[in-house]
Amino acid sequence: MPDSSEVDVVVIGLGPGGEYAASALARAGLSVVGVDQRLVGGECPYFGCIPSKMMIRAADALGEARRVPALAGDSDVRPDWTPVADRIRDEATDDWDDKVAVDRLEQAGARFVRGTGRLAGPGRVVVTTDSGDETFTLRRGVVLNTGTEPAVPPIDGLAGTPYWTNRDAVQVRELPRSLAVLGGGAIGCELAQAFARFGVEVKVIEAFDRILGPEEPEASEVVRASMEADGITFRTGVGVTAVAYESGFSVGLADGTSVGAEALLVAAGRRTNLGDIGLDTVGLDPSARVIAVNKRMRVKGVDGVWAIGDITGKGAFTHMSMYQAKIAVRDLTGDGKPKADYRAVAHATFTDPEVGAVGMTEQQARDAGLRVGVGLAPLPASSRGWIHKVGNEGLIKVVADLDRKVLVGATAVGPSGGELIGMLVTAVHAEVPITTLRGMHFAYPTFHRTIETALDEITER
Ligand SMILES: Cc1cc2nc3c(=O)[nH]c(=O)nc-3n(C[C@H](O)[C@H](O)[C@H](O)COP(=O)(O)OP(=O)(O)OC[C@H]3O[C@@H](n4cnc5c(N)ncnc54)[C@H](O)[C@@H]3O)c2cc1C
Ligand SMILES: NC(=O)c1ccc[n+]([C@@H]2O[C@H](COP(=O)([O-])OP(=O)(O)OC[C@H]3O[C@@H](n4cnc5c(N)ncnc54)[C@H](O)[C@@H]3O)[C@@H](O)[C@H]2O)c1
Repeated sequence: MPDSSEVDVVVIGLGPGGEYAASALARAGLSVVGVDQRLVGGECPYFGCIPSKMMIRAADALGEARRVPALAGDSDVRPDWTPVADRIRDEATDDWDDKVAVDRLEQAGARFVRGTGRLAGPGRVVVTTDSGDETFTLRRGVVLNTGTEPAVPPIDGLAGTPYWTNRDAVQVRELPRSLAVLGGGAIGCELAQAFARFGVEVKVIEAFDRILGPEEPEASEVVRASMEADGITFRTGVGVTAVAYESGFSVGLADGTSVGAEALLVAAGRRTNLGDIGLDTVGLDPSARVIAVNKRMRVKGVDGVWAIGDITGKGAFTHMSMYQAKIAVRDLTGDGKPKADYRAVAHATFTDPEVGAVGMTEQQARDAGLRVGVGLAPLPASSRGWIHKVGNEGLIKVVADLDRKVLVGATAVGPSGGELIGMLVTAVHAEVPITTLRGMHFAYPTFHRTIETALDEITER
């Protein structure tokens, strides 16, 4: 075997963006090596978005069935986790086997190496595999897409206990009677509600004073109320001091109380995989939590290195990883245009009600020094909300820059909130004047008609 192979590009880490980039670059005729130490496709298809949304789809069906008595007679709901566990195994993850993804990558013309990649100085990558190290010299460069691991806080007694992270939660076959969830962010809330709707007694512990901290406070409030209606209890604004495990978990809180449960899910944020990928060999800080990139996804301060996905700190979402991957591919094969634009980043949190959001929150707009206007409209007060009745919780909130007379952010909470946000993403992205938005037609009786009410309510604050 030669001392090193020369290739155009190595992609280290094949999350959603890395997988896309490796395939697209190979299809464009470049010689490409894609490297992953685990599964091709990364967190999203095997442990993240897809299995969690299959759980949520099933849980939502139960939630909706329980609403039948308020609208249409009787319903007798007897949850069974088996179809969910089977679906995740058979349809989503092939029992956590990535053969299909590896084949797809190779058919695109890339070479796949299962191993741990690291930078080894400018223009060089070393991959450690089961059969030894392989070195690549790069004609064009390297794309980093190493993503994240679940962050496990250094809580006294936690290490060594059989706690779950998201990676365990999506593989569960037998549900516990009770579950404590450490962290009321997107992962904690989505999974908490899914398990609760299957009959698990769920208790969420959140250090911040409200759940879904990055969302608008109004969104946190509506989602919390709905989750409480599912029987979930919350301890917010209180730190965790210790965890003990015997036949079950006991989570000690800073106010002297404790929470007991059969199982414990740690959903306390993510840690980026940057510490051991040789950043120092190209003059970058290996202790950095995120990697700084320019608008073409080139890593700042170094030639021939691109970075995409969660490690860039621009939003830990699959669609961000894919968006950035397309830019990196354009830069490696063309002129890199259009460049990255983060004014209208959108996301959806798949609780019931769903939270769709785009751009700035009210607080972020204020922090940016804008003259802020806010319009708020509750969904239940709309015709569609009133007709919908049970399960109609939600609201539309729009955040305006009153000087430029455009929206800079918006939140839609409600049935299909992640879909409702769509037209507001266009409004923020394209900077559509508020007068133009107010002059649109809004079909009656739809949920999106509440956007018109929110626009009419915009006042300075
Ligand atoms: C439970 C859960 C639910 C989620 N739901 C959603 C959702 O609904 N919508 C959404 O948009 N996002 C969601 N996310 C976030 C989403 O999964 C991530 O943003 C997405 O996977 C993009 O990550 P990434 O491209 O940065 O890489 P990742 O998906 O994290 O993949 C990184 C890959 O790099 C590999 N790797 C790391 N280091 C090395 C190395 N040195 N050498 C070789 N390989 C390496 C890893 O094995 C991994 O395969 C969810 C996440 C979780 C955990
Ligand atoms: N639908 C989606 O798009 C979706 C779904 C899930 C995850 N994600 C992505 O994954 C990322 C990670 O999600 P996450 O929920 O793990 O992280 P997060 O950072 O959003 O939430 C973690 C929460 O845990 C709390 N926390 C941290 N340490 C704690 C402690 N010791 N005790 C109690 N609470 C503690 C934090 O205050 C925070 O609210 C999200 O930011 C999001 O970008 C997206």
